[in-house]
Amino acid sequence: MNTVEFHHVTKKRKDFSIENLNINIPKGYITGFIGPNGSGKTTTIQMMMNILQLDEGNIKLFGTPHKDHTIKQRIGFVYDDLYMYEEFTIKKMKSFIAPLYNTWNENLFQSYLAKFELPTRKKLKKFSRGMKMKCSLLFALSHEPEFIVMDEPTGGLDPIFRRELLDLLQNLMVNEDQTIFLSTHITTDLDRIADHVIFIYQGKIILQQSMDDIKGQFHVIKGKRDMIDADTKELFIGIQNTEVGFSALFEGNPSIFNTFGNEIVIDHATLEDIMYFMTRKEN
Ligand SMILES: Nc1ncnc2c1ncn2[C@@H]1O[C@H](COP(=O)(O)OP(=O)(O)OP(=O)(O)O)[C@@H](O)[C@H]1O
Repeated sequence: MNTVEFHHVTKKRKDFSIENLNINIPKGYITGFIGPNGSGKTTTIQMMMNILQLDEGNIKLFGTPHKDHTIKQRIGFVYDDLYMYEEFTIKKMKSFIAPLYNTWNENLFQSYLAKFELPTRKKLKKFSRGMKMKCSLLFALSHEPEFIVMDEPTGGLDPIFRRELLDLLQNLMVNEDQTIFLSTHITTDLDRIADHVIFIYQGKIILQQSMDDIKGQFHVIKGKRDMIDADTKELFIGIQNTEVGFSALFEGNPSIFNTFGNEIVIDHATLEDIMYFMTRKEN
């Protein structure tokens, strides 16, 4: 079952387009959304959240068209920046936001407030970037949404809170069967917590798989340069040559390299390796 489905979504901008985008965000899992700068992550999230119009196609959330107002109650959206209500304090913001949600949980709000160590009487415009992110999280989580969407949530956070946030997200999954979708450049965060990964590049999805499949299927192969000829080159996705050797991404069963013995090294590919090699130009 999917919490979100994109069907043949198209969005054309002046110098950028997303064409025929089909993605599924499975219910009850953490899905990471990765891609280099300008690949279309924020555009995709804004279309999902009905902030940006689609040109073609359709999006369903909880099986309902994404423009249906009633679904907002069920979503917690964490922006990479808080650009509204900058003159407000947390106290004042709560007086506006809490009544909008039937599921507002005041005890949960108070416990996150204490955990995030945020001041309630300071204007938001005086918050640091990390504090704004925590504030955005505080409001998104306190109405116990079924679906949490985060655009670059860990960007402005110090490493200690980032780790705490990842633990918190993982605990939400254990206890409450929520669905989480987060875009990030910090792929090591996803190596730790994601169940599924969607990789967008130049407006196209180039990978949409479970982490288990990714770990089983992608390897980085390192060896001597003389191993690379026209035939072996075909085996790899992106090759990086160095003075003495090469490293390259391989998709499939790496046992085909067994004949090379200890002349090559085979490692599981990280998400960073996959991003790097899949978007790499020839050298
Ligand atoms: N308001 C806009 N009008 C026109 N083009 C835009 C607008 N916002 C973004 N774009 C373009 O759309 C493309 C995708 O941008 P988007 O912000 O979706 O990428 P992203 O993957 O989120 O990037 P980043 O990782 O840098 O945040 C870029 O080429 C960008 O210049």
